[in-house]
Amino acid sequence: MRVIILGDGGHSRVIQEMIFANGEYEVVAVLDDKYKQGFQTKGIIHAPIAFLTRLFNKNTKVVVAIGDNVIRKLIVERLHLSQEDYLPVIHPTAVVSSTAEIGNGTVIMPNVVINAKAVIGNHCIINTAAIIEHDNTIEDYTHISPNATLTGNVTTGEGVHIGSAATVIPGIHLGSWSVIGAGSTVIEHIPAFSKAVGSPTRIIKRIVMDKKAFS
Ligand SMILES: CC(=O)SCCNC(=O)CCNC(=O)[C@H](O)C(C)(C)COP(=O)(O)OP(=O)(O)OC[C@H]1O[C@@H](n2cnc3c(N)ncnc32)[C@H](O)[C@@H]1OP(=O)(O)O
Repeated sequence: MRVIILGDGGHSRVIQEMIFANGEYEVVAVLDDKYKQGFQTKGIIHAPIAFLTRLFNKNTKVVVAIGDNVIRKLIVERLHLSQEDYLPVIHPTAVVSSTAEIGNGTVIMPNVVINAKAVIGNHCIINTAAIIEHDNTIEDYTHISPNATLTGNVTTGEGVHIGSAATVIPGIHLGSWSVIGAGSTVIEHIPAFSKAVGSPTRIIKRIVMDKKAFS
């Protein structure tokens, strides 16, 4: 199966290495609008994202390998592909419960643990060594940063970003597009569009999103 990766920054390079190591898929193109025209390096096409329409066929899967949750969502919405066209990428060192569900286009980095009945949406990033405990529900476009711990029964809305090494105690809900600072401890529900930091967290800002898609 062919894979086309969208985005060619640091996050994308991690995903490219995961796919190469797996060996099951062939990366045929890495598309990024920083490229103004198409060229080939070691047999892989590098080109602007508009090249996707020429390169995509029924034997192709796509991964949007862009770390920014908002940009990842905007690109997915712009492409109008079926969700089945997006590849979930799971590193072999990740421990994923057989009763967990992983959405399309979601990436599960090395040493992640995802426990029983956790449900991870589409286009999420579960970054290196994060822990997603039992019965979590993580909505689309959420990013759980390296070493963060979500204890049992945590839920997130869409597009949440949890900073590195943050801890969320059981049963907490993090509202859509909220941001939790690195190293924070979340012991109360966080409203949507809020930025919260510290241990325990305090809300420091309301996040204003000017795009209709996020209202
Ligand atoms: C593989 C990878 O790299 S994945 C990427 C992982 N990324 C991360 O983990 C980054 C997480 N980001 C953070 O923690 C950032 O500090 C953010 C997003 C919270 C900063 O948000 P900003 O709106 O820019 O906050 P700003 O820097 O203006 O700070 C505002 C206040 O919050 C405090 N603050 C900011 N971050 C934190 C934090 N993590 N913990 C505690 N306090 C914090 C600041 O000290 C400041 O306090 P003050 O008003 O008393 O001076």
